[in-house]
Amino acid sequence: MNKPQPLDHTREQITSLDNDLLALLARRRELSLDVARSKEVDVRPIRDTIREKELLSRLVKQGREQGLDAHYVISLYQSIIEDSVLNQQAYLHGRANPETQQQQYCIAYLGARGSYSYLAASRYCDRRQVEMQDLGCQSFDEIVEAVESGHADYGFLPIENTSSGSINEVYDVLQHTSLAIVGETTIEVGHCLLANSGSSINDIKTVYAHPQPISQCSRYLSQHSEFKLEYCSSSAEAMEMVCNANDNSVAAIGSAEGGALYQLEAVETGLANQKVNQSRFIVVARKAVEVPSQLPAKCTLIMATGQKPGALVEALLVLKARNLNMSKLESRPIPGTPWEEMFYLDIDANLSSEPMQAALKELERTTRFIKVLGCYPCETVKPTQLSNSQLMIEPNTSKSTTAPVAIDQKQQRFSKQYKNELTQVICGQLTLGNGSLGAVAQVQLPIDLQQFEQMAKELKESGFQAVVIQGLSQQSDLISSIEKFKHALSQFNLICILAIEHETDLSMAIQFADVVMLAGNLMYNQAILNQLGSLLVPVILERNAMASVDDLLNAAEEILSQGNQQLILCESGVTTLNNSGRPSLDLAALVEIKALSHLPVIVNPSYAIDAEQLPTFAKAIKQLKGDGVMMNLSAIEPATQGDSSMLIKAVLGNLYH
Ligand SMILES: C=C(O[C@@H]1C=C(C(=O)O)C=C[C@H]1O)C(=O)O
Repeated sequence: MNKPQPLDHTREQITSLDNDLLALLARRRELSLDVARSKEVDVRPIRDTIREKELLSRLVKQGREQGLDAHYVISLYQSIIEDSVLNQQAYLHGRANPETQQQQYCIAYLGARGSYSYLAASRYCDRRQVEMQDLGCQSFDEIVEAVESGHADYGFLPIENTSSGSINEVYDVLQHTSLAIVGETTIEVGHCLLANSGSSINDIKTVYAHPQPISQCSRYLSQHSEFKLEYCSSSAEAMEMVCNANDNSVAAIGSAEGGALYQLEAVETGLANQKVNQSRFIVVARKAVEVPSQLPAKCTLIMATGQKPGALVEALLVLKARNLNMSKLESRPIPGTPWEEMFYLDIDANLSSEPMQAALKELERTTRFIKVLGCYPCETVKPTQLSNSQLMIEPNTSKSTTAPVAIDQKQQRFSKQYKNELTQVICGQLTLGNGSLGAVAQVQLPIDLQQFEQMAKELKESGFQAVVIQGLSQQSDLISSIEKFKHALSQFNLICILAIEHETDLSMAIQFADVVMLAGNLMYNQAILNQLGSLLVPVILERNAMASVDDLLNAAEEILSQGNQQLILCESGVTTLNNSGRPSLDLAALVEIKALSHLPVIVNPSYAIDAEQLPTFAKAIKQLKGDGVMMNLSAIEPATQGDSSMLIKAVLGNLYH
């Protein structure tokens, strides 16, 4: 083998190449701003996905000729294009709002230099080539107050995180402020354990952190029960504590970038439960902004509907009628009015567009309160993908290629066009659909008979009509146990539903259940769908956490086409960017399915929603025309410390009344 050239020499060459690459990237950025200038004159949309596809497929081809694989080239260019699109957006937005074109922005944010809010704010200013004057605050109220009083130009408020979900306090602050939302920005939140230089992970005894990072890193922290947790008002405060401690046994959770400002080093990285851990911030200012029509825009509004059944669904149908997409729906209690809530909606539309104006007028007539919090450029750049043929990748022929059932509404048995009246599934005391609501409890095996009997009694008294038994593979001596459980349920007139979570559960469920439930993880299993389609007992089909509404309806079609018309759909939450470990409850899907299909839909909020929020959601489910709820008792037990009866009463009370 030839002796390679000295390491230093090779590294020098790499360094020089990297310099060239950076200079080229900067040059590309400048050209992209030239493109934005011509788009401003021609009034063309910023995003041109056809151009992006052409560019990507050409680069993939050229890259391949030079030994670079397609995925590498695509992921590099997706980042480059994202940067280019966001820069163009920032440029045009600035041009449309000349009063925002300043040399310097004073920004109020949570914590101090180094906090995630600080990093988000600096990113925002960098993109606009504006100098940042930072005003660290102790609370969200203080941020809002700083902007309202004119001490700051903009306030940065974290609104949601992919691991820990929505930040309720921020929604509550928005209910009362006169400020407008003028922008959004999303940053990668890479949690690290930051310690003084010279510390190692084995030295750490005390960890300082803000409650949000603690909840986003719960899995890592549970593996380190030896750490004593100290709560701080911001990540920056946590870092400052460590920096001032002059002690090797203390650490803070924060970003490596932020830690560097305090001379802290990352002794451990990648602490977050979710691989992709991002936080979205909203930017608030005293004066609302205009979004040029070439930019993708988002409107955030808050509204309170009347207390009558179906009020929320009526409001959402106003959006549907105008083809307006709602990308987020949140509800928060209205202080002083128990069990009434304010809804927060993000709508993918420009406030000045005709459909949005018309929808607002109509909503003003039908709601008790409605206010636009702001219209701002949407900063999520969905990466352009290439199809297999564009990638020139041979399709994997060994994979089953069952084509999805084409959605031709009239031919689809699930659709309202196919069957005019709403389906009602009746099984003993349980009636679901066409105006009848039901409540189903989930019980997890293994469990002993006595405990099960006691639980069955309580469930009946609380108002449930059916029980799903889950974890069949967990119970020893299954056949005799199931017979006894079923007998116990029948004593209290409760319907026995058996959940199929593994293929091996199928025969047991078919043999013993009054109703069979197919867990979402098996929703794509054609063979099982076929078998359930030939049963004479009702079937509950749970949506897979990664499935679209079309996928769920296709699976439903598979069952119906085999003959079984006693089908109930179940929404238990989906995996989204906005959430982690926990799924997000997709109430928009409930509205969509109810609009498309005659089948009953029940909703299981227990995995996605905090226990104390369940009564509110029961009300929302009813308002959105859901046909019932399913509740996982073991998911709510810890939060209610064993006394879940009050909570169950509130949930079922809101469902039935
Ligand atoms: C630069 C342009 O604007 C956007 C950014 C692109 C890029 O960075 O290559 C490509 C297409 C557009 O979505 C353009 O239209 O050419």
